[in-house]
Amino acid sequence: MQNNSCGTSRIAGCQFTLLPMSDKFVDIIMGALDEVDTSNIWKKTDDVSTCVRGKMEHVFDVTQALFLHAANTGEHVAMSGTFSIGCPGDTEADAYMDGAETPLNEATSKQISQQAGCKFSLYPMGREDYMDTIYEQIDLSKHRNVEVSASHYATRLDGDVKAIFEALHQSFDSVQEKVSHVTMTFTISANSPSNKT
Ligand SMILES: Cc1ncc(C[n+]2csc(CCO)c2C)c(N)n1
Repeated sequence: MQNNSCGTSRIAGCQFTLLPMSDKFVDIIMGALDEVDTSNIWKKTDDVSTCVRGKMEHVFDVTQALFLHAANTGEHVAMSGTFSIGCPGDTEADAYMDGAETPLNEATSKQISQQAGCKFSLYPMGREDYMDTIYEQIDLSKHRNVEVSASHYATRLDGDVKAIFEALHQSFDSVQEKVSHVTMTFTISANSPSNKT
């Protein structure tokens, strides 16, 4: 079996798209990508999405900060993406696996208070007992300062953006401790003019 470990931590990543429902979408996307400190992760942006790769805590810190910056414009903004860890072959960004654990955007993100709704789905790969792992995480997310509700093919989390990302991070982290290859999809939306139903 291939060894996907780099030192003590494994490379994680997230491929995501920011979707500002605004004619200022270019400024909102590029402004967020400019303002957020991405110096401790590998990053590539194209016409469809942005991919960040590196230590798990930095991947979550940067993804959360980008959404917060975009939503802080007051516009209706959504973000959709996939987190992944243990993907066979994902060993390229070794340079980004060294260095400090402290997330670089924590202080700035702390200053932004923003409510949002999110739907997420966990995919523990290659495991017959995958449903047990998923149900365990749904139960745990009920203790994480977010409102949790069932949704088809996903679990819905409502609350402060930082509490939502913390719940996503904790779910993903505890599954990857037991399962080598894990992916997690999510869509988060803030400032929507629609009512939650
Ligand atoms: C996070 C993120 N990265 C890339 C895109 C793709 N994209 C769509 S419009 C635009 C700005 C002008 O080119 C870019 C980069 C996205 N939506 N969100």
